[in-house]
Amino acid sequence: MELQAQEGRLIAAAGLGRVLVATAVPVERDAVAAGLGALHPGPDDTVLGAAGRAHPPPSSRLRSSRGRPHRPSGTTAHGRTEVIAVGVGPALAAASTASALTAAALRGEPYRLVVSAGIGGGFQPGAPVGSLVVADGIVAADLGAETEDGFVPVTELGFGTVRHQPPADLVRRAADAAGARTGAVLTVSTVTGTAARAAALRERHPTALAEAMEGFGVAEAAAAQGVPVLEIRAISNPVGPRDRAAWRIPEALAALTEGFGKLTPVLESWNRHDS
Ligand SMILES: O=C(O)c1cccc(C(=O)CC[C@H]2O[C@@H](n3cnc4c(=O)[nH]cnc43)[C@H](O)[C@@H]2O)c1
Repeated sequence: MELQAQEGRLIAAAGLGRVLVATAVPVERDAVAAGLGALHPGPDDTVLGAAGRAHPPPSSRLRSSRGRPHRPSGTTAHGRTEVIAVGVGPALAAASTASALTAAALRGEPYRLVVSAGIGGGFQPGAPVGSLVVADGIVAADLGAETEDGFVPVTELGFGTVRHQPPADLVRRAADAAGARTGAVLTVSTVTGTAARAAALRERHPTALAEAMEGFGVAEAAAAQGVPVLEIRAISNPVGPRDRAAWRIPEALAALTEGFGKLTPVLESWNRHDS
């Protein structure tokens, strides 16, 4: 086992390790996998567990009955990239991503990059429906306290962090490859449903282009294991007054597929020591 782990560390150090893409739900996972499949057709395009699970098994089941660490159900593998659905919301996304990273490290096949991906709301006019956004900052936008004077982030209360920074060179290369815009992507536990909240978020985060519900959780799990993180969102709806009928989910999923077809060579060839 130690030899396997050592080999894994050497592979990761050489920039040859694997990439983990974490989506919230199976339809997003499948949209990403379709983009990867176009790139890596053939026998590598494997479903490694029972498809359709919204999240990996709990960490108590990181090992299979034969004692070997296993991949989460529903993981799909294409070349050196694997895609899993980690569940909706930052807490489940963090827990599921942490389990997947730990299981991979125990197998001696650590991931060297984690990507949070899926659909998201776009702040207008910067991120129109159907466009792609690559996060240059992954920000926990509602982690803090409401006070008489407004929202106070948890960092100002003396705790934790509210922002993760993807590697700048990777952000630029990924955005160039996919034709994406770059800006902050906010992670929220409550989908914005009013113009007032959209305006408040914009005021607190002037560079924000998108909001979604998992990026910060995925980033916390990656940071805990020293793995770089990226977030990519395909815009399905404007951030603002709630109008579920106006969500263009199929268009956003198609943009996700097309985007991953173009940017995966960048993800797979990027080496953190290049920057
Ligand atoms: O319609 C609803 O009330 C509703 C409430 C919670 C979640 C949903 C989803 O369909 C979320 C799926 C997934 O999509 C991301 N997403 C998409 N648009 C937004 C948005 O405007 N704000 C935040 N998240 C968004 C999110 O990452 C979810 O995982 C529907």
